[in-house]
Amino acid sequence: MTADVHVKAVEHRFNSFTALHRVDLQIAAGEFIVLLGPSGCGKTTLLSIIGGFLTPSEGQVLIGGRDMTHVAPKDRPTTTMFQDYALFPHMSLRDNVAFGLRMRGMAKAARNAKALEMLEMVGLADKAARRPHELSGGMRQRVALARALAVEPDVLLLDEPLGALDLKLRRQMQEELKAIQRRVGTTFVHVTHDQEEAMAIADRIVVMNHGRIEHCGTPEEVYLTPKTMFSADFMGETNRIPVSPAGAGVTSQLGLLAIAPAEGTLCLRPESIGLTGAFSLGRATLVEAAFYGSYHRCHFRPLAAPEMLLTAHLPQGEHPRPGAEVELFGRNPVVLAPVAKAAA
Ligand SMILES: Nc1ncnc2c1ncn2[C@@H]1O[C@H](COP(=O)(O)OP(=O)(O)OP(=O)(O)O)[C@@H](O)[C@H]1O
Repeated sequence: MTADVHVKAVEHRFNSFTALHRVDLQIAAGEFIVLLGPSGCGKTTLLSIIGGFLTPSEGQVLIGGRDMTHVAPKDRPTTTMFQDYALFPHMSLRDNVAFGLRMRGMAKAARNAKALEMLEMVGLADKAARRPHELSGGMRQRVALARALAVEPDVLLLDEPLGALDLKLRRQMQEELKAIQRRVGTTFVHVTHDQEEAMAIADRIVVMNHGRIEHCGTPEEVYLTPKTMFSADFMGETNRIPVSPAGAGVTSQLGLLAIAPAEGTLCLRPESIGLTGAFSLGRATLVEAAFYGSYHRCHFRPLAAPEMLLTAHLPQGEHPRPGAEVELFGRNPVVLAPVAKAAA
């Protein structure tokens, strides 16, 4: 079961504070969408409006083409999975998963069979008789997912579902979550403030800031061609090189006029700077290098712009000695206009 979601010009105010400013978002049926942004940017507010826990001050929410703006959560084809899982401690895993089906009046044999099928999907069928407290955090998360999917929602809304897990388990669960979403084909709308998580699981990422969508695109688009400085910075580290129209200052010093002919900021990720690449950044001195396992994090001072430090991630074994002078190269450049405008 799956459906598309259309958020149309949704504005939401809490008293005099505007948490969402005319947000427009179209989510395709079966898509895995991640709402990403810092604390307070409006992710949970948007998710709550899609789930029906909040009614927007203005605008509409369509699910499967039907206007759901004023429809109660229980009457929407959506299920919400919260971070704390909200499992019933006194019930077995099977009864936890079957709970929503019982509420919908499904006969016992049928709902138990469905619960077992769902537990099978998340790899916990052999633990169906256990209670939640006998499980690890990751297992409880899987039970909550099984319970949410048992009622076959068209759209599953997930609010920081992996937030309570340690990093290693979190990475593992991200892969599982994505695999399960592919298998069931349900539309997933997932909230997180972790950009790595967003890139690992999303078909498209919606980057939010102060109640607005800054950029909506595939992980590659949002990471490699951010539309705003906020997106560029939020998705990872960026070297910012100021660009001036007359070619004065740093731009011409580094010989970047062909790359960045307009005024603004040239953004280069640390892994887009190296000893080879698409264009030269001129000669530079390695100031320091630190070992990060799979790469060396190096700070270079360009000879032509000594006030600047460029950060590069060089593969193991490729970094020069501190103090050495090398020619640096760049690739995947992004030039952002001086005043970055919010874009949908
Ligand atoms: N019930 C409320 N009354 C007043 N202001 C609220 C209410 N709920 C949320 N807000 C405000 O609206 C803004 C958006 O909140 P929201 O919870 O959607 O952010 P978020 O991006 O999900 O943040 P977090 O990652 O911290 O959960 C915040 O500034 C928050 O303080």
